[in-house]
Amino acid sequence: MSDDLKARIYAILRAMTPPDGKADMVTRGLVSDIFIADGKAFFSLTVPAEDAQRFEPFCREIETKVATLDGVSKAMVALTAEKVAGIPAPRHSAPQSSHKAKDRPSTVRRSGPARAGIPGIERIVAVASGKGGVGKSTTAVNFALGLVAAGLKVGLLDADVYGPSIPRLLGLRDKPRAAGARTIRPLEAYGLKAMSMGLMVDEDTPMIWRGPMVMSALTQMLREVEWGELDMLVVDMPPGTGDAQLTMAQQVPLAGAVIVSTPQDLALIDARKGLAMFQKVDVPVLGIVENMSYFVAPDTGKRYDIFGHGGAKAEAARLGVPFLGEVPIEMAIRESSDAGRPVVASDPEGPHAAVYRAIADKVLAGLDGGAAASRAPRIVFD
Ligand SMILES: Nc1ncnc2c1ncn2[C@@H]1O[C@H](COP(=O)(O)OP(=O)(O)OP(=O)(O)O)[C@@H](O)[C@H]1O
Repeated sequence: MSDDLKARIYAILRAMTPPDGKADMVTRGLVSDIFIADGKAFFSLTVPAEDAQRFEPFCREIETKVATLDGVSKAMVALTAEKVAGIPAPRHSAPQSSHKAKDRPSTVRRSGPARAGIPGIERIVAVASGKGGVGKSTTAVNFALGLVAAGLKVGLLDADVYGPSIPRLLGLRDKPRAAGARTIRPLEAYGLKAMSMGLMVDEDTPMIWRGPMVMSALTQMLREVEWGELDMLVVDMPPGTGDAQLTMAQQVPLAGAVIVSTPQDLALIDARKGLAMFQKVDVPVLGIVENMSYFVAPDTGKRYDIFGHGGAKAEAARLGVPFLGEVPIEMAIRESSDAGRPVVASDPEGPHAAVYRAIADKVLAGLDGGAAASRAPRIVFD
């Protein structure tokens, strides 16, 4: 059934002349896999970056035509820009003075066109891990809330289609609602705007189908969610370093990536792979967070390094990337997450919130200082 539908969609695309007057998009191999779920068809078209605007009306025309097919209630076509090897995506680079959470001026949101390629969004930062279960989503949520505490306007995009957990972590139960004809309003919690691919994917969608839709749905989420003006969009990436992650790292205009690891050796090996992946696609690694780093006994306050803590710090030093901080393994972190009340929001004055805020501040400092430092020698007056 869906194969037949896909064939009919390809036929429509074959019959349409693209705005550059060249051969049709299917023949040129510029159409992604077509994903059909719940009567909605998603796919993306790859076009040269400089032609993207010209192709927008063409995409809308395709959507209208595809939506007339029996069995399709809606079509969503995303444009992805073809990157020329050796030319990195535009990167945010404005140097700023050092950050201090409390005295951050409200003018921190810089005006002017977004340099990260999504109108209104200043920077996109990925939170990634080499393997699952290391606390990536917990870190992403609390890091994003740390940025909110620093006075930034922040969005959180859950790109983990295999195990979306942001709705649970933020206690979000509603489905997002349409804003305009083609846009969706993000959900909001604790001052964060949030959107999850999990909210868009039918729960019955077989896992095997989810991979191909990642790219087109992700582009859609970036462009068709009404994020408004954001200083930063945090993307909770799917765990791992496979093709899906690589493609995402390549296609989303990332200002940088934060890698989450646990102290165990195995996780560190995986973290190293994550690091290599971002370096391969020329995305700066903003640093490593060591999660579940140590345990503090509630009765005695004594610290135990149950997993042989410190591995991530040493590894970060060896690899020459910043070490962003260590988060203890802590019941309060687990329980507050599982109850949809992340610790930075539910206990803002507590010690764990302070750890996440410090991580957020380090990332901001790295983004602002790092890009400047790589461009020109810095002259420091003491
Ligand atoms: N520092 C911590 N202390 C205690 N529990 C934690 C901590 N960090 C994460 N957890 C718990 O570990 C579990 C896994 O965390 P989380 O879902 O954030 O991991 P993940 O890496 O995103 O996993 P997945 O790969 O499944 O998406 C959750 O139950 C979470 O509450």
